[in-house]
Amino acid sequence: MKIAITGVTGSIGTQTLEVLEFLKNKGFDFEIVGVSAGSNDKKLIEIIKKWNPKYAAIEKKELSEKIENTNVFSGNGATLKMLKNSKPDFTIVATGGAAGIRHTLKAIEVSKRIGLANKESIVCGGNMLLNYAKEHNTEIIPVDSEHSALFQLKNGDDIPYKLIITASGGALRDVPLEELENVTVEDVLNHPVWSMGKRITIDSATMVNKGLEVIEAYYLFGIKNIDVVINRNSHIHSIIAYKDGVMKFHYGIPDMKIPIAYSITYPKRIFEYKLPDITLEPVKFEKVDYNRYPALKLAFEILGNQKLQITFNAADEIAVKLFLERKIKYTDIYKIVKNSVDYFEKQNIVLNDFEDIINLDREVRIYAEKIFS
Ligand SMILES: NC(=O)C1=CN([C@@H]2O[C@H](COP(=O)(O)OP(=O)(O)OC[C@H]3O[C@@H](n4cnc5c(N)ncnc54)[C@H](OP(=O)(O)O)[C@@H]3O)[C@@H](O)[C@H]2O)C=CC1
Ligand SMILES: CC(=O)[C@@H](O)[C@H](O)COP(=O)(O)O
Ligand SMILES: [Mn+2]
Repeated sequence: MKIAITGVTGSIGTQTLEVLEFLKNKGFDFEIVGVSAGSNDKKLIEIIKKWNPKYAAIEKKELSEKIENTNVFSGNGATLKMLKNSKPDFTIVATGGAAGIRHTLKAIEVSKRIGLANKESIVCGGNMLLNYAKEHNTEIIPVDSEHSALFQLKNGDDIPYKLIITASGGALRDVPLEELENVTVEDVLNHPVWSMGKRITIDSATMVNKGLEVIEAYYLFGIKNIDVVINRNSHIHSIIAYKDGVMKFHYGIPDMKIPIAYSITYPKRIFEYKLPDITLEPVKFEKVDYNRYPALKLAFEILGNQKLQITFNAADEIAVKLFLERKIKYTDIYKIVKNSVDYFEKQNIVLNDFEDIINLDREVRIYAEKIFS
């Protein structure tokens, strides 16, 4: 199997390499033909030296040293060139943010299967993107832990009545509401369960991530009857409920290597992991307090409206960037998202093709950047 990985230097990208290391020792036959990154050339060079891919790409800068035996593309669109040249059978799209949309589209064109971690592609692309995959006979296996769980729980003949997506509640889940406006970047990045990239970690605290995941589940599984509950230890990754009252839980130790591996080896399970001791880890759920997580309520309100989904994501990417730059408070993140959604709701925008999606994403970023300037 020829494998390509976008966003290889990030949290999902590096965990994918750990999974492949394990699968190689189990005799799984593959070759990494392509890798790409944004600007972390030091880490990319390390990865190229270890895995010798035929092609590599870095979007925002040149490599700081010459690499033998690997064709390296750099600059805007470098990942697209890497994917086109490496012709992978399987691509893990682990790019962060809406920048991953173009990568997913190219991966759909050149691969037989995609392990899709980049949830923004589905949130912004919606059915346009899923239909594009169908037209190219490209399989999309979700890597996002909740959607991997739902994918594994769902079997053809059973018609789910409701999808229940779980959430950890994020790093600020026990901070009194009145103290939220004074939390620091470090407080928000201190996730109680998962070790992830910065944006998704902040999105976990605001539950923008859960909002993105509700939208992702709606398109992936075609069901609007979705709920969210808090499972603090993130051992239940999602639930499918049926009309007869039966609920199927997906239980496992929270580690992204598991859904990553499953997307590569599906329908086989080759990856191995320690079995949880279920007598030690209770199964408990709590209702979501929408006063604490207004962004999740907003996501349910815009569910299915592709223009506002693109806006919700792009405004959040800008708000998170400004928060990380310490230019706004934590509580301003939701204000920027809400303001942008309210503004673009009034704009007459038609989404006919993927360029329209990318143009709207850009327009929202420009608008969102100015709200607190
Ligand atoms: N981390 C996790 O546990 C989970 C992540 N996901 C999803 O997976 C995706 C990746 O998340 P995560 O790994 O946490 O993110 P990280 O921030 O850790 O990594 C992002 C990766 O994307 C690359 N990148 C960023 N911008 C660009 C760009 N414009 N062009 C090309 N490459 C770019 C980065 O390169 P560089 O390092 O060079 O900047 C890096 O390799 C996201 O969509 C996230 O929602 C979903 C579920 C869980
Ligand atoms: C690991 C994963 O899939 C993340 O999307 C995770 O769900 C984030 O944590 P929250 O559940 O708190 O959003
Ligand atoms: Mn998730």
